Amino acid sequence: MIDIQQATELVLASARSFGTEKVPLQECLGRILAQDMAADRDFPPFHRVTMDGIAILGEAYESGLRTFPLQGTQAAGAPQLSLNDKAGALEVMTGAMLPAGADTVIRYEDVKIEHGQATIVEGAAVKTGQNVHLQGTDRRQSDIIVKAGAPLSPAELGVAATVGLSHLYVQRMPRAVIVSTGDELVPVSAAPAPYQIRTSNAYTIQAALRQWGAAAELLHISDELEATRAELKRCLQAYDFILLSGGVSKGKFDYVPAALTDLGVKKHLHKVKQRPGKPFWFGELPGQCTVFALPGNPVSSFMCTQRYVGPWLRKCLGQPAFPGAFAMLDRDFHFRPDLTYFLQVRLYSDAESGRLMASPVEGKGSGDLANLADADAFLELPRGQDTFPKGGVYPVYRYR
Ligand SMILES: Nc1nc2c(c(=O)[nH]1)N[C@H]1C(S)=C(S)[C@@H](COP(=O)(O)OP(=O)(O)OC[C@H]3O[C@@H](n4cnc5c(N)ncnc54)[C@H](O)[C@@H]3O)O[C@H]1N2
Ligand code: MOO
Ligand SMILES: [Mg+2]
Repeated sequence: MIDIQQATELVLASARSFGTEKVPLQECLGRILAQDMAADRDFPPFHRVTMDGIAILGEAYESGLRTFPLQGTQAAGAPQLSLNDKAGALEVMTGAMLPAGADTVIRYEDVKIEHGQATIVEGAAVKTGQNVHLQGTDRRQSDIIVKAGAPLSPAELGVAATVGLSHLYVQRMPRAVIVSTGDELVPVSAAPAPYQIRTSNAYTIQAALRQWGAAAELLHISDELEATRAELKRCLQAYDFILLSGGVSKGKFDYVPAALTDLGVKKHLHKVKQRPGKPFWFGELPGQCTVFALPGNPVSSFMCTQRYVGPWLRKCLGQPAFPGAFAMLDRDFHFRPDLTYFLQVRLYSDAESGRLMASPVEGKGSGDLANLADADAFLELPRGQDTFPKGGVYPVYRYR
């Protein structure tokens, strides 16, 4: 049996790019940019007035002038006016072009306007150049503002809009199918017989993928070798990756590894020194399809999704597989077996230190899916020790 470091290496080694696609701006949130975004003009594109008021020539004020005849109004969205009289002023609005011949803006609060003249009020401080956002001072035309590889947040989408990009090239998401297995499972809308349960893993895993921006279809396969083989054969052709849940352990009807092997899927690993999720199986049909066969217990399949599928997907998209999130245990914890333990925790930030703290919410084992709703994350406690003292800092995988 291999440890989680070896398992991680094997999983990440099969990460590959799925190309790029052009997507409307409004659908790009959370996607990974696959092009550079350059400034099509200077930022700002003209000397921009930043206060409603009057525009003058600073020199006139410096020479002692305090009253300026008003010669017109420069609105935002109107072509540039000129201040022809060096001793005059134009009214100007925030967002307007600074009139040619003016260099200084005085806010309405600092002037009194009467009979077509603006007089600067006693005590108002005026500095030449004030209240003007000079052309090109933020960025210059053709500067790269956002580089390829950036995850798209609201900030980058605003930049795309301002440089006129209505569509963006982003990394294509791999096509995924989530396959649940097991004759005990019935659809969500069904009333289960006493010996049945409703399928839940498919929805948990689908939602986790959605949090990472990937859509997935759902499929159910019964516990029969022939059916498992036939359905998986089709999936291997139709999807970039398959997430199976269940059927990977030692049961008489756990057909998943055998069916995958029959179909030529190369096994990279089966069983990892971890709890939960020990029977995790991973392989690929090289260059064609990656297969995560996750243990059926709900906490196991969800934990493996967080710890292996998420990092693999991020690496496929050119992102760091592990974003480097850590949390601090807020009490002593003990775990004896020589396995990496993924402890369910509730997270909070300590108001004094600002640290992210983790409070254990253990639950009743890997079948206890209700406990997932009480926790926020898994804390990765390493093998090779059985006491984890309060104050220890460990990697954390959070799903909320
Ligand atoms: N003899 C042994 N038995 C088991 C071992 C072992 O090492 N030796 N490992 C145990 C561990 S650990 C796990 S985890 C499970 C993994 O089992 P499988 O991957 O074969 O999954 P199933 O047998 O199909 O189901 C296990 C459990 O999970 C429930 N399940 C499955 N799919 C879903 C779903 N879509 N939604 C909700 N619940 C699901 C299923 O009903 C079972 O209760 O094996 C142990 N056994
Ligand atoms: O992987 Mo199993 O999760 O320990 O029940
Ligand atoms: Mg089983």
